[in-house]
Parts: sequence; structure tokens; C-alpha cells
Amino acid sequence: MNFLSGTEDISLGKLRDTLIRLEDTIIFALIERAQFSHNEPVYKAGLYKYKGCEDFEGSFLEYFLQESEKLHAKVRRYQSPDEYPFTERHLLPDPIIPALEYPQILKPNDININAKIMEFYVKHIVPSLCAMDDDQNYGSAATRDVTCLQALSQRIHYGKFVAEAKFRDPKNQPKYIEYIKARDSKAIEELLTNKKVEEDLLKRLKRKALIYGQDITEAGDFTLDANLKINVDLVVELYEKWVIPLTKEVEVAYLLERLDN
Ligand SMILES: C=C(O[C@@H]1C=C(C(=O)O)C=C[C@H]1O)C(=O)O
Repeated sequence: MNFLSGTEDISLGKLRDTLIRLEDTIIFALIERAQFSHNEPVYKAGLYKYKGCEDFEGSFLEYFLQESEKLHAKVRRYQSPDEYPFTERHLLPDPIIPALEYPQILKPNDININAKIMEFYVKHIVPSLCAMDDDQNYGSAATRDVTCLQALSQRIHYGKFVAEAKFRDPKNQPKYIEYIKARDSKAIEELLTNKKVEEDLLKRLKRKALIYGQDITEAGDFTLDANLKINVDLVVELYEKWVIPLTKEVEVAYLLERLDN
């Protein structure tokens, strides 16, 4: 979504179109990561002493992610309302270019669940996505991991915009206000949940993974039973177990703060 379009209109339909577009980004990012082995050393904290920053105690991935985000911060990536860093903001440098004026769509907040995203990605996604061995391609694996993590973070934190759009709907706003004042997270989550959208998403996702995972050649017929580049069931499980629940967690967290002064 282009937040510089000069309009504060955030329709649920437009936001959902953006989430659908991010499905493609995430599937292709996972396909790229799946080219390489699990490469467990990439995720082990303290395995390397990095020349020039011996005091860094995280994993190879955390080091690469932090250094990547420092560079992206210089070009004001994390001033965009839909971008959230994994690195603590005080460690990021100021932009080298002037700040952009974004419309104030969201209620100011510090909601950032990237630590949870990192945990499920490293513990549950990579081991299922990749061959469980070590091909030494640590740099290639880490660069693909960063792309996957950034896409997952953007998608999940879009829950803030979806929650704002739902809150602005006059039909449900009185109920949201009632549940927010009662601090009733369960009622808020039930009200914001749209099972039909979720079910349609999972069906679409499976079709996309089946097609995007194909090796398309210049000849022969187009068969869906060829060797796929991605574990289709894993893509669906990723969304069902992690992406959708965490998006709703962000929606609820945002709404619980929506009436704060
Ligand atoms: C994102 C939305 O809110 C909820 C979360 C969804 C998701 O993470 O895909 C889908 C539907 C809703 O249950 C939405 O309503 O589109």
C-alpha cells in the first residue's frame, strides 16, 4: 500500500488486496530459502566471533539481520508506517535522507512482535522447509532468511491497519469501544475474526504454492504432480498456525490501546 498517496482512506478491501499480494512475496521468498540446506550453524548464537565486533553474541543470522537493518535504516525504511525492525531501534542509525511526511493513519504505538516471528521461523519453518543437512551456504541461507523475515513481519504487522479500518466501521465501533473498555481481548478477537476470509486465504495459498512451486519448462504439458520447489502443506501450515494467529494478535493489541490518550 502506498502511504504517500496523500489519502487517509484505508478501506478493508484495499488492505486485504495488499495482504493477498504479500502471499506471493512470502511464497517466493520461502522458495528461495528452500534452495539451501537447513545449515544449523546459521542459527547458533555465539558460534562465531565476528571480526571487528567481537562483542556481538547473537547468531550468524542475527548478526546479518542487524547489519542489514542498520543499512536499511539509513535509507529511512523504518520510518515507513508498515515496516518494523527486528533490531532495537536505538541501535539503528538515523536516515541519511530527509524524512517523508506520512499521513497519521494509526494510533501511535510501539507494538512489535518480531521476536515471536523470529522464534517460530527459526524453530518451526526453516527446519521443515529445508533439507536437514549442512551445505555450507551460510551467507546464501541468511540472506534468504532476512527476506523471509522482513516479508512475514510486514504481513503480520499489517494487522494494525486492518484493526484501524475495522475500528472506523460505524457498524462495529460501539462494540469495539465496549470490549476495549472492558479489556475483553477474547471478545475483540471474535469480533475482528472473519472465518470466510481465512478459509478462502488458505485455499488460495495452496493453489499458489502448487503453481509457483512448479518448474515451468519451455516444452511439455503443464502437470501439477511434478517435483515442487516448496512444501505446499508447510506454506498452508505457516499461515494457519502462525501468520494468521499472530496477525490477529497484533490486531487485538492495537485495539486494546486504541482509546488510550
Ligand atoms: C486480516 C484480517 O483480519 C483477520 C486475520 C486474517 C488474516 O490474518 O489473514 C484474516 C481474516 C481475519 O480473521 C481481515 O479481516 O482481513
